Formats: sequence, structure tokens, C-alpha cells
Amino acid sequence: MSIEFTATVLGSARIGPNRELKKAVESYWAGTLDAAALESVARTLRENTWRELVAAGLDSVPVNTFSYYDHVLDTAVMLGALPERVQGIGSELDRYFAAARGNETVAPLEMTKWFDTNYHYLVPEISPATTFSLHPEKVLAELEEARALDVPARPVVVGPVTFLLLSKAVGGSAPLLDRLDEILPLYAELLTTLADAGAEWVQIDEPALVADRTQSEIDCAKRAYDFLSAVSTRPAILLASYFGDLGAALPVLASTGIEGLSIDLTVPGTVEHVAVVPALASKHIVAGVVDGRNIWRTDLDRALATLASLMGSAGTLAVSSSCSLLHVPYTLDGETDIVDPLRSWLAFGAEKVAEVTVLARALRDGTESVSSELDQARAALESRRTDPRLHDAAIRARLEAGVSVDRTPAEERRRAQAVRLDLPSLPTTTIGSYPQTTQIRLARAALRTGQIDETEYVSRMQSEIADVVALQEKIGLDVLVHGEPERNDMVQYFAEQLSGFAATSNGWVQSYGSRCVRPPILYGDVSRPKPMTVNWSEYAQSLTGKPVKGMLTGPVTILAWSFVRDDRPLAESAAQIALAIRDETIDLEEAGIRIVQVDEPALRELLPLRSKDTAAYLEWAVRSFKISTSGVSDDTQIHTHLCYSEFGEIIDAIVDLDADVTSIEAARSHMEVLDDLNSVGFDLGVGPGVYDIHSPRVPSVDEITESLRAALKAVPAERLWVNPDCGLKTRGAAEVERSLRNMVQAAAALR
Ligand SMILES: CN1c2c(nc(N)[nH]c2=O)NC[C@@H]1CNc1ccc(C(=O)N[C@@H](CCC(=O)N[C@@H](CCC(=O)N[C@@H](CCC(=O)O)C(=O)O)C(=O)O)C(=O)O)cc1
Ligand SMILES: N[C@@H](CCS)C(=O)O
Ligand SMILES: [Zn+2]
Repeated sequence: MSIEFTATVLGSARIGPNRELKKAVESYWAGTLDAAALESVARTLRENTWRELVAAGLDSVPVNTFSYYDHVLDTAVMLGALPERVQGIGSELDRYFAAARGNETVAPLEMTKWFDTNYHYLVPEISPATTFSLHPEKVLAELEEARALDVPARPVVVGPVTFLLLSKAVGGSAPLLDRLDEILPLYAELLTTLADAGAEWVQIDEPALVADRTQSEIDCAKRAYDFLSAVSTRPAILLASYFGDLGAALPVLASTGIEGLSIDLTVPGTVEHVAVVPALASKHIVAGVVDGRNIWRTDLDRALATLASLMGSAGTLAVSSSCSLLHVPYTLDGETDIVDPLRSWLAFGAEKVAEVTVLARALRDGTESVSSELDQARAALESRRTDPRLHDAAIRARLEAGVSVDRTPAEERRRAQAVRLDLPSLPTTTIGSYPQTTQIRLARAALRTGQIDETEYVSRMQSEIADVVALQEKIGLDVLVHGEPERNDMVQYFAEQLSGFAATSNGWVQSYGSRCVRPPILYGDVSRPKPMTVNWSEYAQSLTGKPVKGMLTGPVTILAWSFVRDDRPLAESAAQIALAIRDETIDLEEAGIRIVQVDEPALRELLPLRSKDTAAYLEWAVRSFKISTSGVSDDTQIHTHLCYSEFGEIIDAIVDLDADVTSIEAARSHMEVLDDLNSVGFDLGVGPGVYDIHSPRVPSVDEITESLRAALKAVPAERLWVNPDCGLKTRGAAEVERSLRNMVQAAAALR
């Protein structure tokens, strides 16, 4: 019989409290750190993480949650499912990184959103030729490492159903769940191996089961867990669900022989569902009452009430975070700029672990044993509820009075803009950012530490802008950008200037691979004290006769990449942010900017996991974009930019945005998006990305010409724009110049 644990989290951050892993991995890629030194950094990070979790009082600690790049890629490695094209690469580590990032000769795996979070995983490719085989070395090594330190380790793996549902079938593969029977024996073998290595529990993550699933997919999940629970020598199985409600899959999973199930209790409705599944009475329920993906301090009284209501329905109960702590920063320690009362409202990773242990103690020893923690939580909650910054009467009045989102019909706008802009056919442009060089980042760091003053910083950024404008003129682009050097991040930059948001100084969260973001905290009503981008755009425009695009981030994306309020609907915050962006577009127009781009790369990302919630989301998302963009005159051209997603499900919403020009990621999906747009009658300007900016490879003129020819089959030349897939901030200066020259040459030849 397994020993039930009482306090855990479903996973932890791995990039390092000071981004140690990011720095080590990037040094390894640059050739300045060897593999042994990289492994030593990794081992220290793992050990520190485990020791902290044990010291905080967890009695079951997730392991194998470390990753050099991505845990889905790790699962592909574990199942012997790396694509053929990387197999020839000698070292295991380099093979792994080649699959993740590509190199001069090998294309990387595609990257996409991990459910509705801002984490991105690599999409495994499964072809008819893929022969799965088990490679448990990583999970075994981490288990052994942890056990050697006396850590009560619980290995975590991505489950077979989620793995196949998240993978991509290539080369004419049948639906991937048809391959379930090929990988189930490998998972069975893994379970036995882990049990032999001393694991009492294994956590198998199946978040894909909280989204809409067909009956046959749910049947597959049943088959998988009937099969795995029948393995004779194995650890107890904790099936982990998170990010949503299991719905119809809940009773099905409960009917299998698994011992434990984690439930995301931050999702409305899940508590009630647990109560009506009798089979859960024999299971260990891991109650995700501490929100693992937002940063608000937990309402401990409410969490205790939730736990109490589960008592009758669960066999045994453990307290947990709702999901892995991968999605929140490490700790509030060191966030000296975040002061009370805001600070008292927050809990980052370490503080959440402490909340889990307080709740577990309350269950074990009674609430009196944690009375002072409960009092502190109550006081913080009350101070948050009554803070005046949460309610700005002026903003609310403005929205209640109604904002017109009507624009003149697109054809009339097009005519007005053609006169004002006088662009050639197939106009060339870029998406906004140019390389964020070390020089730029160091200037910002120097401003932060007071080594340089604001005047010096502005002059350095202006010099970067001047260089970028000169470069674009030299290359011959038609619509220029200022290059966004002043932006630490396309969301944080705006949040730092809007009232109602707080920024962190070290609240790093992994976005993909070694890339991190510091999501701002939206805690109050939003307003714009003063223009945010006008000076930079105006300066760039003063250097050239060509049009310079103003560059803004849209309200949905600002919300998607922030920690959002949990006391008000997202739709309301979106409308407030939209008003601020609207005012900015009007100020840009007044400053002589003729084109304004409002980026919404996260439009698809916030799409709810359940289709019943889709229409309501798209309605407020589109409306907030239109609030942002409908304040300008007909001859000011509105662009938007969408990336990082499959757009099929939101294609109608893209039409509804009514942006004069939409630049959209297409290089990796081979222009299919244009056919999708045509199928819903989209007839505005469109710039399907003609090359993939995620890889350092420089596309040849021929390749780009081919992309453009493919685009011209779907879109008439009058509507077609020529641009890369996304911003260039992560690329090197030399490759950017060569790529853009080739792009401009391809467009010129086609004209
Ligand atoms: C477009 N994407 C974005 C998402 N989310 C966002 N919030 N922002 C995005 O742009 N989600 C989807 C995608 C994900 N893609 C990316 C792409 C690139 C990055 C990235 O490059 N992140 C940077 C950090 C950016 C930043 O905040 N920079 C700051 C601080 C820089 C820094 O580390 N400074 C050093 C000193 C200087 C030095 O040594 O270089 C320091 O403070 O120690 C800034 O520019 O001021 C990254 O490095 O990971 C993220 C998501
Ligand atoms: N304007 C932004 C969009 C990224 S999605 C950029 O160019 O980086
Ligand atoms: Zn983009």
C-alpha cells in the first residue's frame, strides 16, 4: 500500500531564481561553457529546489521537472521520438538542442503554447516511421539524485494521452491516438523501472483531458489508465489534471485503478464535480487549492472550506498547488519595489509553497495551529478588497458612457490611405523589433542602477533608433519601424507606464527554452497617465520621409502576458486597457504617424479551453481591439500582427478585427492561413510572414520568392504585404540584414 502524502506542489520552476540556467545554457550555446559545467549548474539548481521544498514542509516533492529546454521535448526523448533529421548529431545534448532550436542545416521542432499559458513547448513530430523506444535515463537520474539527498521524490512525466494529443502527425500518419498501444508498454516498463528505483508515487500529467475531448479520446484515456494501473510492479499513480475541469473524463479516470488524482480547484465548478463521483472515495485526492499560475495570496479560509467540502468525497486528501509553479516567479524576496499593501496581497512560488504547508497543517492539527497565518491572510485580503486603486470612477464612467467602435467601411479607408501613403505594390516592412543587443540591455541595466541618467539613456536609445532607420532605408524597406530598442518587453514596457499595473524586478518566468519574461501584475483599474510611445515614434519619423509605423501592444496580449485580477472579469480590464491604447493611437496620429500597428499575438492564446466559453471571449477580445483602434481618421492605417498560434479557430475573429493590414505568422505553416482567411471572406491587407524568424538561418531570395508566389495564389497583389513572421528582437544583427535584403530583393523582382 502506498503511503499517502499531505502537502505537495505539482512542479516547480527550473530556470533558477536568478536565471542561472538561462545564462548557463546560453553560454553553452555560445561555446563559452562546456557540457560538464552546464550539468553542474543544473544539478545545483535541482538540489537547491528540492532542499527548499523539503525545508518548507512538503512531504512529496516532484522530480524530473527540471529541463534544459522543455519537458515535452524531454518526453519525446524518453519515448525515442526525436525526428529523423537530428538523429545524426553526435552528442546527446547537442541533438536535444538541435531539435529545440535548429541549426544551419536542421529545422527545429515547432513551438506552441502550453494550453492557455505563456509557456511554449516543442511539438513532437510523429511519423509512420517513428519507432518508439524507452529512454528513462533522465527521470531515473533525477530520482536517484533526489533520493540520495533523502528527498521524498515523486517523479513526474507527461502522460501518454497528452503526449500524443500534443504531438503533430507528419508524413501521412493516422490520428496519433492510434499509436497509444505502441507507447503504453513503454510507460508500463517505465513504471516498473521507477518502482525498482524506489519511487512510491509517480505523477503522470494529463492536462489535455481538461479541454473538450471526444468520447473516443476519453475512451483512450480509460484504456491507458486501466492498462497502466494493471502493471504488477509500479509506484502508486497520481494522475495530474490542471488548468481546467476534467468534466466527463473525471468519472472515467476515477473508475480506473489509479491511486490518486489531482484536481484544479481554482476552476469554478470542479469542487461540485468531485462530490458526485463516488469512485473518488477510494482515491487520494490532491487538492489544487493554491493557484499555481497566478500570484494572488490564497484566501486560506476559502481554501479550508473547499478542503472541508471534499472530505466526504475523497479517500484521503493532500493539499497542493493547482498546477506546476513553472508559471510564477520564484519568490517575493528581493522585490523591494513592491511594497505594502500590494506586497501583502501577493504570493509567488516560495510563498505558495508556504501556503500549501499551512493548509496541510490546518488539516492535520486543526485551524488553531495556524491561527496567526490565517489572521495575516484575512488582513491582507481585506486591505486588497478596500483599496481605492481597485476602483477608478473616471475610467468606469468613460466606459459606461459608451465608446464608439465604428469605422468607415474598409474600401473607403483604403482609398484614403492609398493617397496619404503612396506605397508601391507588395510593400515591404518588418514587425517592429530589431535585435535587442547586449549594448541596449546594458544601457537599460545602467539606467536602473543609476550609472547613467534618463537623458543619457534617451540619447543612447535615439542613437539605436537612428541606426535602425538608416539600416531600413539602406535595405530599401517601404514602411519603417523605430525598432523598439526602449522596450524591455512588449507587454512589460506598457504595464510599467499604465496605472493599475505593478512590475517586478526579478519576477522571471520561463517563456520558452532560455527565454524569460517578467509578467506585470494587474491589480487595479487601468489608466494612462501620459503618452507611452509617441516620443520614440516621432523621433524615428523625423529621420525619414518614409512612413514609420507606430507600434503598440493590444489589450488582449497585455492581459494574456500579465498576472491578472481575480476580483473582476477579464473583459472589464480589457476594455480599460483598450481605452489607454486608443488614446495612444490618437496621440500618435496627432504627432504625424500615418500607420499604427496594434499587436495581438496572444489573441488565440486566451481562447478558453472549452468551446462553450469561446463566443463570449471572442466578443470582448474583438471589441477591445476595436476600442483601441477606432479612434483614428480613415487615412491612418491600422495594422495588427498575430503570431505563435494556429489561427483556424479564430479566423472569423481576425476578420472582425477589421484591421487595414494584418501581418500573420505563416512561414512555418506554409501559407495555409491565407486559404483559411479566404474561406471566411477576408479581403483586407495581409502580410503572411515570408520567413521564419525563430531560427538563425538566413532565407535565400529564391525561398522567399517561392513563399511570395505561394501567397500570390491566394491573395491579389494589391492586398499583399511582404514581411517576416514576427519581430527580430531575438536575432543577430548580421543575419537580420542579410535576411531583409533578400526579402526586399524578392519583393522587387516580383513587382
Ligand atoms: C513574443 N513573446 C512574448 C511573450 N510574452 C511576453 N511577455 N513578451 C514576449 O515578447 N510570449 C510569447 C512570445 C515569447 N517570446 C519571447 C521572446 C523573447 C523573449 C526574451 O528575449 N526575453 C528576454 C528578456 C527580455 C527583458 O525583459 N529584457 C530586459 C532585461 C534584460 C536583462 O536580462 N538584463 C540583464 C543585463 C543586460 C545583459 O546582460 O544582457 C540583467 O538584468 O541582468 C531588458 O531588456 O531590459 C530574455 O533574455 O529571456 C521572451 C519571450
Ligand atoms: N512588435 C513586436 C511583435 C512581436 S509578437 C515585435 O516586433 O517584437
Ligand atoms: Zn510576433
